[in-house]
Amino acid sequence: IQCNVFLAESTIPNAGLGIFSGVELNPGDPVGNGDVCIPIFNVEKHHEEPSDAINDYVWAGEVMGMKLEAAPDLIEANCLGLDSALNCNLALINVARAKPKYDDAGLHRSHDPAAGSITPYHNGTTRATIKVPIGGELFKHYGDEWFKGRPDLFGESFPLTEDFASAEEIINDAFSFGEETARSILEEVIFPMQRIWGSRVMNAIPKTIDEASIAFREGIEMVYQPNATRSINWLQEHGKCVDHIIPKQSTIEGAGRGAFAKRGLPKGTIITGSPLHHIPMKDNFIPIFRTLRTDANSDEAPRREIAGQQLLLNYCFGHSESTLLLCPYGAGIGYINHNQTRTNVKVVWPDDGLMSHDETWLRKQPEEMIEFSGAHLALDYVATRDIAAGEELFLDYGDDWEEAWNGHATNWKSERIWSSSYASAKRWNEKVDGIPLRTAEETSTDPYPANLHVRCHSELDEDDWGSFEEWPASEYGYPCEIKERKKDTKGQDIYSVRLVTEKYDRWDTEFESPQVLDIDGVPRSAIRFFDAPFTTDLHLRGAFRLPIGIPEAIMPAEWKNVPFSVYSDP
Ligand SMILES: C[S@@+](CC[C@H](N)C(=O)[O-])C[C@H]1O[C@@H](n2cnc3c(N)ncnc32)[C@H](O)[C@@H]1O
Repeated sequence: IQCNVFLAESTIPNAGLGIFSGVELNPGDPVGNGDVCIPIFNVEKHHEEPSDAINDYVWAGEVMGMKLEAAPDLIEANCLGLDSALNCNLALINVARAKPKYDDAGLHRSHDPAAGSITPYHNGTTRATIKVPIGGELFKHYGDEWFKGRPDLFGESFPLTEDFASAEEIINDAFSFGEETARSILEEVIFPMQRIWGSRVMNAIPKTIDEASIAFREGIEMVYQPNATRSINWLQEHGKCVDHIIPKQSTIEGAGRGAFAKRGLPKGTIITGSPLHHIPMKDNFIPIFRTLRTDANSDEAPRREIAGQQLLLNYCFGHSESTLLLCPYGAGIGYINHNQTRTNVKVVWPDDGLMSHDETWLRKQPEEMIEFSGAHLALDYVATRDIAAGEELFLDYGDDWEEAWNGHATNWKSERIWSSSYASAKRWNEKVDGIPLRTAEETSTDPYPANLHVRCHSELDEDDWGSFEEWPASEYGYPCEIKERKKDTKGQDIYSVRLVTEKYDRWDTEFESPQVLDIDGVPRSAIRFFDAPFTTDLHLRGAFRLPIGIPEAIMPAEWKNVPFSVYSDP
């Protein structure tokens, strides 16, 4: 079969598994078929915990479009598809972050019991940024901090992003004097310097004339490409195809999206393999807290209440007699729904030696796992019968899940009487597209729904009011109030707004304190509705939360550390 994506041993020594392209890629080409991202709330709290296996695998929520879900609280984005399986080789970054799209999959809180139980952040697609040959390992940028934070592995002389850029500049400068001169500069000056002075930049410079010439002609990345490329034969023999799943709207009414077979999968096919992040004590991770307002004059520390459970729970495996949660990551995995009568996939512990699966962990108590980060366990997803191309894939999440879901769907009530008129910002923006906006004065008697707020886009310094762009600085705009509506010379509505600046991400130092700006002539396209923080379906108090059941047949006795059902209290 033609497989576009493989999971196999990384070309970076001791880096575990990596992702390889089975086809040649050009800049902009997609890799895989898009995956879900899960917002993680109460980020600060998690980092207080002794270990957080997921911490190294998350993006800042604001760069994945989640900033306003719970602003000003910090959010992280756990993109548990292909994105999480990519390694980072700073010399050869060839794919970009897989930013998800926002879509509620047609679920509405007034009539869908699953509202708020699936992630609206989906179809995050990894894309090539440079040419990648067949068999090339794919690398995303983790940021230099990731390397600096591990001095024992990556010392003072480990080259970082800028060092490869500087190295390329040095090579280009040398070659700007002609090939002959470049050769003498390299052989007489740079290579000897490299041997005595192991700085970050020196270590980023190629070590031979041939390599330097490749860096000059094709870019410094290409020096590192051969060592980061495996043959297709090798990948077919030693790797796993992880390109069998296409996500689409589920055939189960109201279940959101589902996973579909990209091609015919004979019984016994390993559809995908997935490393597992472990959360040994789920109650340390899963509750979402809200700080209660306290009397401003009181010395008491602010109290917290549990406001909900992390959505991640629904995408992880758990067991009613264990505090352990296992959260899988890999292409398409997050999309597989439950169906007991149409089950065609089962999970098993891998035994082909490929996955980083440590059998001894099946005999560890959850308490013993606390001190470890990284993924030490893995699952294989196996076809239990012949599956035709285009069929939806289903797991059996277990009897507990089936019972809990049926109970939820029967007893579930729409959250509030008014929820039938609820519209998310996405729906509302579609609805009011092209309709003149009300001014603040008009909304005092004819208000917009309370779950929405208006934001105006601006680059501020560039005077570019055209549209919202997909980057934190301009993707979210700034809160604004519409003061006046006028017509421009072409008869189009334009607005006078009062905009209040705010920090646009957690590292922003420009807008520590808000600035108020009055701006005229703002076009309609620069004004948009956003969901007010804590109002989307993900925050519904009654939203369904339950992990996928670890099948009894593979559940180790050692993991059963609670004598009673931890899920008995919905
Ligand atoms: C791992 S996710 C599966 C992908 C999910 N459907 C999505 O759109 O992202 C598990 C969640 O999907 C929904 N789900 C899965 N199977 C379902 C079913 N048979 N009926 C209703 N909802 C289901 C539930 O919200 C469940 O907690």
